[in-house]
Amino acid sequence: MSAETVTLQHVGKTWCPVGRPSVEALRDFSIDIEPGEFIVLLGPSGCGKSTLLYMLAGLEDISTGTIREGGREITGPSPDRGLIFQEAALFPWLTIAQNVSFGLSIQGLGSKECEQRARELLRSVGLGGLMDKKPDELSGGMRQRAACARALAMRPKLLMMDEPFAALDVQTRAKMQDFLLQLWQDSGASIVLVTHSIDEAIALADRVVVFTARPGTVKTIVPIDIPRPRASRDPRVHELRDQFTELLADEVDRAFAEQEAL
Ligand SMILES: Nc1ncnc2c1ncn2[C@@H]1O[C@H](COP(=O)(O)OP(=O)(O)OP(=O)(O)O)[C@@H](O)[C@H]1O
Repeated sequence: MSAETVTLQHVGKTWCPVGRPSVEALRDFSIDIEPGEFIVLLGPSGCGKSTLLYMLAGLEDISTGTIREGGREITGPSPDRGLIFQEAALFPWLTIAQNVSFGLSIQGLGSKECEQRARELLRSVGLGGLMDKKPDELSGGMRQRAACARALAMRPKLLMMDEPFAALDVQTRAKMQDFLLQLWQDSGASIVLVTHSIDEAIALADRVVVFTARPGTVKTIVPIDIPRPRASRDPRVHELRDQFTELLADEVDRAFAEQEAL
């Protein structure tokens, strides 16, 4: 299944929690995500990055604007769109093979086919020898790989990842980034990944979308056309690091000032 263009036009979101003041999280957010593109969302805390992912996933209504995938409006969740969180959301009482095959069985695949596809995927993420372990028997990095396998089992056209490696140590994080790039290249899916790490954004992205402070909108979009793997000592990487640090500094100050005023 090949990825399709996802078009966000003038998207806005205001949260209206019962009994509490409403919060405008996003305003007038527009971007085209091209098929097979790797987009990274970078911005200060609270600027609406996770909110945007939930709406792309079809898990939350948008307040204004439209989101379309291949021309069709997104109005709810779909197996074409997978979401991975910071902590791998696996069922603790199932083995990782059962976790991966669970989603497939809901889609109506026979149990033999589910099991076979789950095992193939787990082998492809380097967990071939651990299929019958429960999630709490695995390390954080292994759990995240299992979560990737579970999301990929559905063959999504768009994979969304909300700070997927934030809880991992630096070395495991670097390995997971390499692993993700390989999976992305093999799958042909588009990826939208949220991170607070400038280095992670530079290592992974085709384009980095820098958000303003809340209400979040596109401050700027920076294409990165350095071939991967991108060495941290590459002068172009240094330049980008300085550019992103500068772009974010004002927005982080604004976000802090606003939070203090609350
Ligand atoms: N379910 C909700 N109900 C009410 N307000 C919400 C809800 N979810 C998020 N918000 C508010 O929307 C704003 C944006 O939140 P969001 O989590 O999308 O930001 P973020 O950029 O992902 O933040 P962080 O980088 O800290 O994870 C925040 O002010 C937050 O308090």
